[in-house]
Amino acid sequence: MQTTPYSRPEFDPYGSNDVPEDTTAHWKAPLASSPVVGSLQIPGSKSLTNRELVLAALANGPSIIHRPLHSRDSRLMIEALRSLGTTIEEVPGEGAFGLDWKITPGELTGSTTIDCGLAGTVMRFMPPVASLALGPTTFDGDEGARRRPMATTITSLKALGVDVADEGRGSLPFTVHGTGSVTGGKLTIDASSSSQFVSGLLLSAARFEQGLDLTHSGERLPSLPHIEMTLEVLRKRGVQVENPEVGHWIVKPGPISAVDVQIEPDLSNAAPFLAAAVVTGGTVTISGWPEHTTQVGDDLLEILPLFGAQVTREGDKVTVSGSLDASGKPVISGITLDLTTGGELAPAIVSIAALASSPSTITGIGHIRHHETDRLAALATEINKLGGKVAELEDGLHIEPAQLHGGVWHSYEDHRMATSGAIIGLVVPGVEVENIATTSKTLPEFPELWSKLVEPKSS
Ligand SMILES: O=C(O)C1=C[C@@H](OP(=O)(O)O)[C@@H](O)[C@H](O)C1
Ligand SMILES: C=C(OP(=O)(O)O)C(=O)O
Repeated sequence: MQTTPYSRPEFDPYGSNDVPEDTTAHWKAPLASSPVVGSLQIPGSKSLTNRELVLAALANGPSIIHRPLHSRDSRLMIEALRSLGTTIEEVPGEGAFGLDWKITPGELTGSTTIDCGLAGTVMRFMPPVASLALGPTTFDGDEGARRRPMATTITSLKALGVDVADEGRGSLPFTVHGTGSVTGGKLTIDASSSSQFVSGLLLSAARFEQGLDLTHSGERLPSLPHIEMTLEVLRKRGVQVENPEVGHWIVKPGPISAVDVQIEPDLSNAAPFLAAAVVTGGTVTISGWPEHTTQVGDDLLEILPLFGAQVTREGDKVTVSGSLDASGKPVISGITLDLTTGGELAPAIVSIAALASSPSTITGIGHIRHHETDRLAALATEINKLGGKVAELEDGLHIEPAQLHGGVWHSYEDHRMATSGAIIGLVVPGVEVENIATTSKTLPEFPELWSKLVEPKSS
């Protein structure tokens, strides 16, 4: 097989939020002059790509990741693993969205610094890997990353006997003093503020001398499907994992097999495109939708009908059609939804709800205050600035119908805030999204894919 070294392009569209001036200028959200009708493919899943990168680096031989996500978050994960001693090369691929990757595990050396950017998967998955390295690894990230909770990762590693220097902050920056091995064993943690604390430990646990017997003890456990995803990718690589009851996981020590994997499309990133059908009364088809998946984006197929949309499936094609009234106007009903399992979907769901003709209440998402930004505050602020009526609840949002008007929509360095502004801008004239380039976190192609779908004739 031909391989080319993994190289940085001259201008790295995935590398940073510090993008050139013209790409951070406000982006005039395309207004749909008629119902949006189209079909598209979505690039690879962030959550699967970054899990598979970690596991491939910890595996017992080289392997290939087919159709990975090429974005800022996956680039940060690649750089993190490379700096610890993993070789990652680009190889020709069949995906519509770029090259595949060949990962060759190497001895994990520390004495490095890892830039987590704003990627939860990098900041929560990599410290346990760094604990297995021989030498210190310092973790830091964007300003916004320093506000994201890290205390559970830090205290977990300390409880497992790893020396972590965080000066009592419980957040980035901190240094993991790896000694080349982790004993492992029994551990109880509070993962109420992110499922990623659990996934991060489970991903490395087979390499701990005694494996890991992990229990969650806390008021809630969000994003369970993401933990299911972690269990599934571990099992596919021959790791023995048990989940005897909710909130209890056991990973046996042993090798992580080197297997070639293919990444599914990112179903959470499908949300804004499917929302385009719902809010304009159009029809959008996404191909490549997996038959079986642990991705919580699959729940969109049950959630969108609550707004009045129709969902059909034919083979790997999923089609969502919005409803129109007799005069051809989109009809959107408000919804009541507990979104504990799928907080990642909240920004798109709330944007649809803001355009509905009856009230909505979305709960179970208090923890999304700790995502890229405080998403409850950001969504309420931005929708209300456009004339909306959104009230923050302790663990969610209540949205009353309102006539929205145009204005600047702030993104808060949050990819899903940016795409939420685009959804509203489809039917509200004059919405301008600040920093659309922040979509590069998980979907650098967003503006292009969106224009192709919404303005097919002009693009
Ligand atoms: O493990 C993962 O890949 C993720 C888990 C979830 O995090 P939280 O549990 O913090 O919501 C999700 O929201 C995030 O986008 C990705
Ligand atoms: C919460 C998210 O990201 P992260 O992986 O950085 O936590 C997200 O993508 O919605």
